[in-house]
Amino acid sequence: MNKLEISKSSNLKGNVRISGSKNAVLPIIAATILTKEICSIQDVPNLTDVNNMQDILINIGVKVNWKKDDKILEINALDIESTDMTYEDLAQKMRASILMLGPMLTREGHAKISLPGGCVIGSRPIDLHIKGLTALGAKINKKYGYIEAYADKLIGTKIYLDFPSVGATENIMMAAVKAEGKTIIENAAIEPEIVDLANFLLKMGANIKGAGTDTIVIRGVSDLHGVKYKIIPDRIEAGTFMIAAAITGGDITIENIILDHINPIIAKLEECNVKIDILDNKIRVKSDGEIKAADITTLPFPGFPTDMQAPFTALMSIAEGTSVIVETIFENRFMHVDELVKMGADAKVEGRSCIVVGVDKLTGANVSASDLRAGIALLLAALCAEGDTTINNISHIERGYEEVVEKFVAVGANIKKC
Ligand SMILES: CC(=O)N[C@H]1[C@@H](OP(=O)(O)OP(=O)(O)OC[C@H]2O[C@@H](n3ccc(=O)[nH]c3=O)[C@H](O)[C@@H]2O)O[C@H](CO)[C@@H](O)[C@@H]1O
Ligand SMILES: C=C(OP(=O)(O)O)C(=O)O
Repeated sequence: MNKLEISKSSNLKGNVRISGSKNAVLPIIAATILTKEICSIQDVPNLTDVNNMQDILINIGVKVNWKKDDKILEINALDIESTDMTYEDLAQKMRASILMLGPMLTREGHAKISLPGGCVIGSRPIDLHIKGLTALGAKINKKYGYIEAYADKLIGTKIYLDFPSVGATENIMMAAVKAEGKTIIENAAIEPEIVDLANFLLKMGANIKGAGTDTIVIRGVSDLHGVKYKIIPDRIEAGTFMIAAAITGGDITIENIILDHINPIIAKLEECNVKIDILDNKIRVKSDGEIKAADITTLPFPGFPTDMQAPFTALMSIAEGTSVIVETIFENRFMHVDELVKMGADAKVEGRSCIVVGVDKLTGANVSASDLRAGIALLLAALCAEGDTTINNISHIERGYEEVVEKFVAVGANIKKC
């Protein structure tokens, strides 16, 4: 059961509720080990990445109770039995495993973790994580495919990030919350998931100012306590359903969104002739199927998100005109393009750019998901392609989309897992 079969599905219609954000929940799960008290996280999406993160916690002796029907994850990190997180299979499956490093170092003064995997979209070094934690006083060795970090004591300092890395900002924040004195992160990432992590830590009793700006100031506190916290909605899943409406000439109302988080996607889709009505905490996305080509350049927030680049490329493949897609965040994030070409797209990658000449129609083919967003881009393309498409390796998609088949079926897609 690692394939999807999809046949042409015009005019998707109906309502879809967006799940809690994958990229927000993963660092927050890591942060729960900063307290010995129980944390209850709400609106937790049922994803393989969350499952893998749960397994990491269970392996180190943390008690986890995931009430999937209620979307609640209760974590009790009263006891940590091991600081060794070198299970290659888990770390290889997801990038976010590296986010255990900062909190484990804070909690136990030692952490050993396999080098992280995740989507194959570039080399994805972790030098900025290491630089930040080292500046706080950790001694870090990288060998035999794992990282080992020690710190008798973490001491606040000023850390300038050469690039506003989301993961490095999160790891440093989680290491600084109980460090002695003041930590300043300059050129910090400002993504909504950073703000969500900061809000979670603030509720636990941390002292953090400036999250959501490029300078975050953290004053170490001696103790953090258990909290109940609700995860923000997944802005990338929301963007995906916006494109589903656009690419099928459909009319989908997308519920549970935070408008500020999806503004860059709204602005771009409006440029492409997609009609968007903004309601309270929902939007209605309509298209008559006449999509105009537009260029995008992926950038850190509030620029166009790199995680929406592949889905947007799928949309551009049936747009009227030519679009230039520039990927500035990850150097190898065009693996979906060859697969879209198999489906009849006219697209060519040149370095960090992809030139897409819109075609009248795509045709179904046997294709393969190389990573999470490449996979969902193929799903979107398959919805508007003539005939039938089979997508292989859909475990990538399941890392980041909750109940993907059920949600698409609910708005009228002809899609099944097999
Ligand atoms: C689990 C999670 O939240 N994943 C998201 C997170 O990934 P992730 O946190 O891995 O992304 P980063 O923001 O760290 O990476 C951005 C860029 O910085 C580079 N870099 C990063 C760290 C480092 O130490 N050195 C370095 O050079 C990366 O190779 C990449 O080119 O943000 C990305 C950018 O919005 C998203 O695409 C991912 O969906
Ligand atoms: C790249 C992504 O995930 P990860 O960082 O977990 O590989 C993504 O969500 O698109």
